[in-house]
Amino acid sequence: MPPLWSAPAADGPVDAAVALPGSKSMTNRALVLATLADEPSMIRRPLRSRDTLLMAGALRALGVAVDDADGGAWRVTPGELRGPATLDVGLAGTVMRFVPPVAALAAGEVSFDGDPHARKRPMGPILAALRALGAEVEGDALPFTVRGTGAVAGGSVTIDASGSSQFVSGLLLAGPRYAKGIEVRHEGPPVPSAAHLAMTMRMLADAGASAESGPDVWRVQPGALRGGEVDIEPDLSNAAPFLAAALVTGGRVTVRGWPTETTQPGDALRHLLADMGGSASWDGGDLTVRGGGAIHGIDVDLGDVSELSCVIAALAALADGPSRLRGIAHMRGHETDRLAALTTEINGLGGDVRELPDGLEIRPRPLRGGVFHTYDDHRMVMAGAVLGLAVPGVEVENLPTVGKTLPEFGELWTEMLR
Ligand SMILES: O=C(O)C1=C[C@@H](OP(=O)(O)O)[C@@H](O)[C@H](O)C1
Ligand SMILES: C=C(OP(=O)(O)O)C(=O)O
Repeated sequence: MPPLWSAPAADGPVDAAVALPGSKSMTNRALVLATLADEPSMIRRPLRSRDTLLMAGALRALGVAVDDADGGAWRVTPGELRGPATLDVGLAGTVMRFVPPVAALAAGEVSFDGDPHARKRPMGPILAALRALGAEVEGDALPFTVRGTGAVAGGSVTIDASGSSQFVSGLLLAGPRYAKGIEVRHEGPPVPSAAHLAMTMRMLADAGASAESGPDVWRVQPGALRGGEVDIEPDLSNAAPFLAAALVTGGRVTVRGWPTETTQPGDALRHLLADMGGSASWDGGDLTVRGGGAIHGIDVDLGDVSELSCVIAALAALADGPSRLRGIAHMRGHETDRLAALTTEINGLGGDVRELPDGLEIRPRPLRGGVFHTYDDHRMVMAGAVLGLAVPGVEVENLPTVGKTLPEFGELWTEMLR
């Protein structure tokens, strides 16, 4: 295990500008769509992190060329999809949920496995859906095997996607290549992550697919996908800890290249951080958040933007009043059980966090230093770093695990505080 990382305490208001690498969710969707396209693609400014390298590796193993191009771009040249292949999904939800529907289109056997905790992440609904759509799949969780015949009938399928929106996104992304296309209907408690579902629909449409949705139903017609140029936006969920630093220190942080219009959940930071006492201004290119001196508690449903919850929970623990973070029961199936992890680790520093059936209740208390365990979860590292700004002596476990989506986090954080 790497040594503990002493999260730096801020010695005054931060005043910094940060340029963040590309979005994990956009990069991995772009790689999948490029794999299924009729012509080569150039993916500009992709994220290169553990999750996206695992995605590129899995697609290469199925017969696709993903090559480095000028300026850090990825050139994707689709090829005949084929097994046999043995794929490592790591702990990446996007790889474990987006690749099996592609593997079902390959001729040959494709086996999937990942990190120990990946075996605990929910997979049942998407694997059952693939079976219902005509694919042969053995197993209901990692490790599992998809035995492709080179084609999938497709059609209509009903699933409970309350455990992860990625069940829906994974099926939709491969849908254009299924003989009958795909219709996914959801039945059950609400599907989380509306923002990521919108991203799936938008990127499918941008690639030339005919895709439409209604309440709890999504449809993609069969048809060709085009390749070409795809620009990846900066990862706005990874902006969360940096912008949060403005609130914690009463300072000012700018994130470069904030998109005009985006489907990324991180865009919600503008109003979330304003509701917590900051102010956000966008100059048409960069987003700046200023801290107002105090952090306010918040009562909010984060179900549509749950990637932000770990950092929002850290801020809430430093606020001037209590918070309730709701609508995030599905985070128990993320990289770790995040509701349990946040409760244990913030309380371990002297905090008062209580798990609710669908979220967290956080009552701020004076915190003290100590070890902040991170459970192989990049967003727990980010939460620990935010707490450490205000609480001297926070020792964050396993900093490199942040490389799941932001390998340069440590350097960017140090740079921000310089
Ligand atoms: O489709 C995506 O790119 C993602 C969807 C969300 O998954 P859940 O709906 O499982 O939360 C999100 O939390 C994850 O980080 C990325
Ligand atoms: C839940 C997350 O990741 P994954 O794509 O592995 O589900 C996340 O990044 O917060």
